[in-house]
Amino acid sequence: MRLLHTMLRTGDLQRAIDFYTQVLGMRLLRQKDYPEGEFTLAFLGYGDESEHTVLELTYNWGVEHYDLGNGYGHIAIEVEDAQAATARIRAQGGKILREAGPMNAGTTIIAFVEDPDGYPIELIQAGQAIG
Ligand SMILES: C[C@@H](O)C(=O)SC[C@H](NC(=O)CC[C@H](N)C(=O)O)C(=O)NCC(=O)O
Ligand code: NI
Repeated sequence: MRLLHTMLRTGDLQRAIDFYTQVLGMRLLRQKDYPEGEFTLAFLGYGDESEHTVLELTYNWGVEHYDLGNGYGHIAIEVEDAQAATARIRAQGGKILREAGPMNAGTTIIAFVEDPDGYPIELIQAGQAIG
């Protein structure tokens, strides 16, 4: 078995696709409309689904907002330099939730940004022992 994808519901599919491709550097792998269900799925990631765990965006036609609740935590993305990544994302108009620095009660350098639907995304600096 392997982890295939994480699914997030979005209120604006193109806005979300633009964020994950233009700001976070993912590639749009495939997209499909399901007229009978009145929804569209888009899969994005850093490599083909045959070898990479990817993000599935679900757009329910006409649904613009979701209550994210208090159970969602984050999706984590590896970056070379968390400080540089947050500076670039901010320059592109992205919202930084938490500046780069050691994690709570630990040493791993992390940062948090917010996607257009309000989902927190964690940036973890590469080359560190997680701790
Ligand atoms: C392709 C595979 O990765 C899927 O996740 S399709 C699962 C399917 N999704 C939907 O129906 C999306 C629209 C739906 N209104 C939603 O917001 O989830 C599905 O079966 N979803 C769960 C379900 O029980 O319907
Ligand atoms: Ni799915």
